[in-house]
Amino acid sequence: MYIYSATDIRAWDEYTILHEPITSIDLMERASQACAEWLQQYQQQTTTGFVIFCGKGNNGGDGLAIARLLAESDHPVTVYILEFGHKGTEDFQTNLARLHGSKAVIKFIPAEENIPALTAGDIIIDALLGSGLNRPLEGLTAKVVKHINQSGLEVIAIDIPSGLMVDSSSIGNTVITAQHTLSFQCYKPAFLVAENESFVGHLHILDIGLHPNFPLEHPAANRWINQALVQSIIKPRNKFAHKGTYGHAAIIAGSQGMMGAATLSAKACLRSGAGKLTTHIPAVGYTIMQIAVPEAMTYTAGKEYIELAVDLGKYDAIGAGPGWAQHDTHKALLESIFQQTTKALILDADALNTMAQHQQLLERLPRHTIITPHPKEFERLFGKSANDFDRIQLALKKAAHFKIIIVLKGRYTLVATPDGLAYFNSTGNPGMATGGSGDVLTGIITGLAAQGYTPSEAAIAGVFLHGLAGDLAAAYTSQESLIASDLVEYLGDAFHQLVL
Ligand SMILES: NC(=O)C1=CN([C@@H]2O[C@H](COP(=O)(O)OP(=O)(O)OC[C@H]3O[C@@H](n4cnc5c(N)ncnc54)[C@H](O)[C@@H]3O)[C@@H](O)[C@H]2O)[C@@H](O)CC1
Ligand SMILES: Nc1ncnc2c1ncn2[C@@H]1O[C@H](COP(=O)(O)OP(=O)(O)O)[C@@H](O)[C@H]1O
Ligand SMILES: [K+]
Repeated sequence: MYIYSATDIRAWDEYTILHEPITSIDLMERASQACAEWLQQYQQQTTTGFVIFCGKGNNGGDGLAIARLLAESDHPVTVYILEFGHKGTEDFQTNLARLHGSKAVIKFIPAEENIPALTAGDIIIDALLGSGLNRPLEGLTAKVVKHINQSGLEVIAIDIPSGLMVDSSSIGNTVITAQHTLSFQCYKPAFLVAENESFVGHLHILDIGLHPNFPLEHPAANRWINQALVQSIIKPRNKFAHKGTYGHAAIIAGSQGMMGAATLSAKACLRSGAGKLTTHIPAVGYTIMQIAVPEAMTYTAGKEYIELAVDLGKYDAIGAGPGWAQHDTHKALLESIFQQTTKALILDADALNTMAQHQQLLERLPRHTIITPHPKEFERLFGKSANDFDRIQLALKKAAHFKIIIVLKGRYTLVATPDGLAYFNSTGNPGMATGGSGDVLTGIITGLAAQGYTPSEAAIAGVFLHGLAGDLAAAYTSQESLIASDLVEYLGDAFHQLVL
C-alpha cells in the first residue's frame, strides 16, 4: 500500500471520478456518509449536538453533507461557514443548497465578532480546510481555529486537522487540535510523524472506495508495511530443510552489566528462524549466555567488553552493537568486522555511537549494511534535523549516499532503502518503549538476513514482526507491563499470523 502526497490523493480522486465513473458530488457524498456513519456509531445519543465549522473548499463541502446526514438522523446540528470572500467550490455550493432543506441551523462567520461562543457538551466537527491547504493559517481562519482549540470541547477533524500540511512540517503553525481524525482511504505523511501527534489524536482511516486500479498504475516512493507486504516476503520452510539451509548468524554483543542486550538479540535471532547462531561476547558473559541461550554457540574475546571478533567470513549475517558500551577499542573492532563481512551486516546501538565518533567509518560501511538507529543515534550519526519531515529526507539521502538501509526507529519505524524508497511500519505500540526492545529488533533482522532474505526484505519483515510481536504481547500483558523478553516470547505468534 502506498502513502500518497496531497497531489497524488487529488489525482486518485480524479481517477476515480473518471474511471468508476462517479460524479465528484457523489464521491463527496460517499466520503461524507462514511464520516456520518462513524459519528453516529461514536455518538449514538441523538441529543448530542454537533457544531460543524466549514470552509468553502471541498473539505467544507464534506462538512455540509455530514451536517445534512446528521440532521436527518435527528441530531441537533449547527453549521458555521467561514467567509473566504468567494462562492466556494461547485460541490460546496451544491451541498449548501441541499442543506437548506434540512433542520440544520446555518450561520456565517464574516468577521471576528461573529465567532460563536461554544456550548459545553457539543462536539465540534472541523471541516475548515483539508488536503488543499497550501499555506499556514492566518487572519480570521487562525482566530477561529484558536477559538476552537481554547474551547476545551471534543474536536473531530474531517480528512486532516485544519492547518496541518499533508506533506511538510507544520511546526509553529496554527492547527486544529483534534481528539479524532477521520481521514479518507489511505495514510498521509502528516500522520506518520511524532511532531503531529497532538493535532491528529486517534486516527481512523475510512474506506471511501477510491478506484483500486490507481495504486497499480501509480506507485509511490512512500510505502506502508502491512501484513500483505510482509506475507509476500516470508517464505514457508522447505520440507527437506536442515539447519544448514537457514544460514549461520553471528551476534557480536554484550559487556559487563549489559549481557541482557546480547541474550535478547541472540534469542530473537534464533526465534526468527536462523539455522545456527554463534555469539561473540566478552568472557564475563560466557556463563550467562550459555545458560540463557543454550542453542547458541559462544566465542569469547576480551574480558569485560568485546575486543576482537575473528573468523567472521563464514557467517551469512552478522548483527553487532547491542550492549557493547563505549570503549576506545571499538573503532578497531568495527574496522575488522567491516573487513571480514562477506554477506549481511546489521549494526545497532554502540556500534552506531562508535561510528558517530569516527565518521570516516561511515565511508567504509559494506554495501547494503542495515543500521538501526533510534532518533538520538541518528542525530549523532548524521546531525540535527529541523523537523521530522527533514529527518526522513535526510535518512533517504544518507541511505542512497552510503548505499545502506537505514531503519529509523519510532512509532512508525522508517525503512529507508538505497534506491529512495521509504517504507513505514504499521505495527507496534508504546508498550515497546522499554529497554531492550531495540536489541530484540537487531536479533530478528539478523536472523532473517541469515536465511537469505535480502537486506531490504529482512529490515521490512523484521520491523513488522517485531511490532506485531509487541502488539500481541501487549494484548496479553498490557502495554505498561510489556518487557523486551515478551517480544521474543510472542515472535512465534507473530509468525503464525503470517505463515498459514
Ligand atoms: N472528489 C474529491 O476531490 C474529494 C474531496 N474530498 C474532500 O476535499 C478536500 C480537499 O478539497 P479542496 O481541494 O477543495 O481543499 P480544501 O477544502 O482544503 O480548500 C482548499 C481551498 O482553500 C484555499 N486555501 C489553502 N490554504 C489556505 C489557507 N491557509 N487559508 C485560507 N485558504 C486556504 C485554497 O486556495 C483552496 O481554494 C479533502 O480534504 C476532502 O475533505 C472528499 O469529499 C472526498 C472526495
Ligand atoms: N511508541 C512506540 N510505538 C511503536 N514502537 C515503539 C514505540 N516505542 C518504541 N518502539 C519500538 O521499540 C524499539 C526501541 O528501540 P531502542 O530505542 O533502540 O530501544 P533499546 O535501546 O532500549 O533496545 C524500536 O524498534 C521502536 O520502533
Ligand atoms: K479539516
